[in-house]
Amino acid sequence: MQKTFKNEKILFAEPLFQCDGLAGFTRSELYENAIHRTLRINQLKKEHNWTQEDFDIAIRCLNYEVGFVIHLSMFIPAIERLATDDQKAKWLPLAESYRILGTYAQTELGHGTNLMALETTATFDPRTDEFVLRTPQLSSMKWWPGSLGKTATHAIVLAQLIIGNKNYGMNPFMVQLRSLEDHMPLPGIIVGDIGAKLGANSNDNGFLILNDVRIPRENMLARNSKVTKDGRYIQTSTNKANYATMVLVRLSIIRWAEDTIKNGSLIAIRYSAVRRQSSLQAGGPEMQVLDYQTQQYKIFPSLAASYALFFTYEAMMKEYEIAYAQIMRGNNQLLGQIHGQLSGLKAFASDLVTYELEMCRRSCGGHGYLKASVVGETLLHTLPLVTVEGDNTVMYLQCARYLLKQIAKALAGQDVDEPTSYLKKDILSYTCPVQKGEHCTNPNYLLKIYTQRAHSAIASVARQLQFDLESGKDQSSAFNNNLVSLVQAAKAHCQLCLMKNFVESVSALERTCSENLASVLRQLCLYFGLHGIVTASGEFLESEAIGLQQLEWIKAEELKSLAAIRPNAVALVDAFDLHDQTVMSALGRYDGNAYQHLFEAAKREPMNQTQVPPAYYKYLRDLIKGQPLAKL
Ligand SMILES: CCCCCCCC/C=C\CCCCCCC/C=C/C(=O)SCCNC(=O)CCNC(=O)[C@H](O)C(C)(C)COP(=O)(O)OP(=O)(O)OC[C@H]1O[C@@H](n2cnc3c(N)ncnc32)[C@H](O)[C@@H]1OP(=O)(O)O
Ligand SMILES: Cc1cc2nc3c(=O)[nH]c(=O)nc-3n(C[C@H](O)[C@H](O)[C@H](O)COP(=O)(O)OP(=O)(O)OC[C@H]3O[C@@H](n4cnc5c(N)ncnc54)[C@H](O)[C@@H]3O)c2cc1C
Repeated sequence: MQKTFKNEKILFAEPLFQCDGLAGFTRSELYENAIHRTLRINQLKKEHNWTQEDFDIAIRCLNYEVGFVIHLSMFIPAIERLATDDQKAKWLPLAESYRILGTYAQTELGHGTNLMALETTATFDPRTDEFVLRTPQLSSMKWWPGSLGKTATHAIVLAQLIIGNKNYGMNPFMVQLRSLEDHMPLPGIIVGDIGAKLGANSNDNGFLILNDVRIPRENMLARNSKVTKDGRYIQTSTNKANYATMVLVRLSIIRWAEDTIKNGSLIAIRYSAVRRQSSLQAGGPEMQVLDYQTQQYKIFPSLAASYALFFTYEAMMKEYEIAYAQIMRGNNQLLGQIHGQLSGLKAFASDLVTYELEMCRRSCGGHGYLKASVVGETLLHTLPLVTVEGDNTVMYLQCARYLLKQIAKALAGQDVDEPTSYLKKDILSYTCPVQKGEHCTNPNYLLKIYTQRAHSAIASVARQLQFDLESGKDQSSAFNNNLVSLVQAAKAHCQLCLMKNFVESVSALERTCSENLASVLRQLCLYFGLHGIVTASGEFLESEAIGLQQLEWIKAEELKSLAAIRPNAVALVDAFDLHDQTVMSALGRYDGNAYQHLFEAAKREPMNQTQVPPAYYKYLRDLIKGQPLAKL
């Protein structure tokens, strides 16, 4: 799955990267540890001539529990995408050498989704050839940007550009926040950390108030638009291009989701293989809980999702690279496609893994509630993915907006993008491919069912919107009246994408891998398809892609698939080739000694470093001895 990290031994030989000790760290300790880790990985990269890919894999091996995540995953990419060549020549070397530390400051206390309503302003002052940056009111302050709280010396601030009395919309501005001499905030800058979060507390997400902060005109990142010395606004590309960084991060989030669900399914499956509990025959030996059909039903979806997301990330990375290369040459033809695809898939991937991670946690029984199992921590660390880079509902709606455009083109007989080529088909020409039970064992037949369901969902909401408009509703009311169906259509398209990528990737692999491996992957792909239909059976029935007879066959085949996957389940998670220090879980160690590792973790618990707790002397001793308690 993930390229085996040949440098794993080097990385995990150092205590800094051994994860057992993180439990009990304070926020400041987590924060410092994260910075220390990234800088040490940088040193290892130089010492061992690692590539950038090695660096990225090292970060992933540490589950992104490192510092400078926004600097590396947003600040630098934003300079690469939004700056002119001269600006890149100035800022990139400083950023890449950590001489400046950056953040991407877009979200405000009052607005995160609605970028058009961002309140921060950058007003051009022709007298001094500067922009004056201001967060005019409480709700305007930047709020959430990673590394903003205590680390960033610079921010790419997204602000409404004002020239004279005209607003030219959101544009990017490079703003220095702190002195490079003593790290103190510069005049007009009020900055700090927004406080503890549910997880990811090594990251100093911060707030930023800008009180008439002046920056030179050349600090507006001007690849897509610029302001001349005499105050003229010149747009050289669509202002959507200023959204480019978010598209890249949405792609990265699909891989982040893949990484976390691999951890979760590995822990759940390895633990379920060693955990014995109860027996089916009275007096018989206790069973591996992995042999219970219900346990398989709970955790095999996360196993299948791990592979499905791996194949989808690989496919979308190729799609993104093609689109990005064109966009950077000024050809925005694929911008709408890549935005629509990645908006929806980021939402679908993060929804899928947060749901399946909780199922993995539940499948570990009581021990799933211990931090030492790590599944719960992984879930807390993953939860933000349904919000960052665009709240999932909003992202599905962006995807749906793209799909509506595509189906309109299809119905008008115009060309459509490759990912939506199925919309060219006559919706009435579909016939159910599953005419007998064994057809349910063919992923290609299932793919046709997914295709019809997605096409039907998109066509149905498009018709309803048209009906609402023709019956006199205005555009926004008609839209709001159909948001739930629009989200449903986007999800249907995304689930089709995952299934299509899974089927196509396995058939490509079949040409080169052993038949044994091919049959295991085919089985997992089949299960992924069957399970997806069963969990959304209402939508599949509604689309008439299947009837009740087909659903009955599919449900039966899904349960058969569980038994077929069982013999290979542990091997399929071992194939992730994840180091114990990456998984970090006492329940998911390669050696299977879950109880020993749980007990070792308990012994490391700070409270166990003394036998008698301080509370004994304060409260318990007198209580136990029947002495009257002093006034508390
Ligand atoms: C140390 C480790 C690092 C090492 C690297 C390791 C690899 C990194 C791994 C993982 C990194 C992941 C890091 C995760 C951390 C993330 C931290 C969080 C960051 C953030 O959250 S940044 C802020 C994100 N905010 C948003 O996403 C805002 C969401 N809102 C919007 O995008 C927009 O408001 C909107 C799309 C909802 C609405 O846009 P708008 O107001 O313009 O109105 P519309 O009419 O809908 O759209 C107009 C037009 O624009 C097109 N459009 C919109 N968005 C885009 C886009 N992004 N790209 C292209 N085009 C876009 C839209 O389709 C419309 O076009 P048409 O008019 O239809 O043609
Ligand atoms: C851990 C973390 C790290 C972050 N890091 C950064 C960062 O580095 N830089 C940065 O700029 N931002 C960052 N953010 C902010 C993040 O981008 C926003 O939180 C996100 O875009 C969602 O916007 P919001 O918080 O305003 O939610 P809202 O948009 O207010 O969402 C609230 C509810 O309203 C609904 N809603 C909103 N608009 C619509 C609509 N048009 N149609 C239907 N429903 C709607 C949403 O679905 C949601 O249910 C971070 C956030 C988190 C949690």
